[in-house]
Amino acid sequence: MATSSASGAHRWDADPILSVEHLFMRFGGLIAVNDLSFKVGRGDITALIGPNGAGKTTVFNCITGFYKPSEGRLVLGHGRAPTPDEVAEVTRIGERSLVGREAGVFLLERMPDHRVSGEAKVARTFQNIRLFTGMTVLENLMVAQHNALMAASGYSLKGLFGLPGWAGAQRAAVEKAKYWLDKVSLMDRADDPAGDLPYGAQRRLEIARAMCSDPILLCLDEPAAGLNPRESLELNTLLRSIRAEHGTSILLIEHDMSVVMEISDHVVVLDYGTKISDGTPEAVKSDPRVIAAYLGVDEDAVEEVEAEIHSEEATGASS
Ligand SMILES: Nc1ncnc2c1ncn2[C@@H]1O[C@H](COP(=O)(O)OP(=O)(O)OP(=O)(O)O)[C@@H](O)[C@H]1O
Repeated sequence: MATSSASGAHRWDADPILSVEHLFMRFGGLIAVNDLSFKVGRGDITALIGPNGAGKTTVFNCITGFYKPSEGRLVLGHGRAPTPDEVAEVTRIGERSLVGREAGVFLLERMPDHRVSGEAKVARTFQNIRLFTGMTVLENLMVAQHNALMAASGYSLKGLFGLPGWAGAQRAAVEKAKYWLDKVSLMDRADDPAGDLPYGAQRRLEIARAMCSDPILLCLDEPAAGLNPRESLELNTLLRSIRAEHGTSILLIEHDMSVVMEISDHVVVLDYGTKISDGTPEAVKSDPRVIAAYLGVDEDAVEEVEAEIHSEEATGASS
């Protein structure tokens, strides 16, 4: 999928669904995220990568409301990217969000996790799978739609009496669950306990569960962890189809470079809580800072490689 607009700008700059602005997260004396800014393009697959302990999961926890950032702003835009004036207005009036007919602005750093998922429509999966293992596969997908069903019940006893609005909502929830079971090839396991599924299937079920809440931004924490090469390829296909068929923007943390390089439009690289690279997969792959961070090379070596690249570029340009 093309990631540049006609003007040549990257989509993540031209139409960000999420802007991370000067994010800091401190745990006592430890700075896990250090003045981090980046954008997630609407409709893009964006990868957040970096060595172990770089701060990736902490960033996810801030975006999804599990942590309240020490400092910084997390602006999510429904419909289109919010203008600076709109963001300033929500900030000024001290609200979490401002939703109009065409667009909505959400300041995620002000929102607890249930509002980030329910109102801002950001869903996530976890590094360590968190399914309800004793419930069936189908039940896991029904629980994910609890909010919609509660709303249809009018938060009353309508459900118990089988009144039409609630019955219709329940039918729709079952249909949606079946749709996602089919998408992740788990229809034949619908009535099995989720804990009985093989590991790769549990990962797919987690993604299906997240999609049942109709997110506009899907955050996946190491979706390919523990998958074999065939399952990794299937994951790539699934994520591409989620983006193509549902327009869902995807932000993923991933160590599996075959997944990152194959499906990402945009890659952001963290090291020690700081952004060291940000660009297309091709640009990031050849960035000496990224190579150094992954290989554990020191700053001097990075500068040497950078100097070498620049001199090669200069020679190429003059010849
Ligand atoms: N709740 C917490 N309390 C204290 N320190 C924390 C907490 N959460 C994370 N950290 C620390 O913050 C740093 C970043 O951790 P984080 O889990 O975000 O890294 P990561 O890039 O996701 O690593 P990995 O790839 O290994 O999952 C680490 O030094 C970690 O020990």
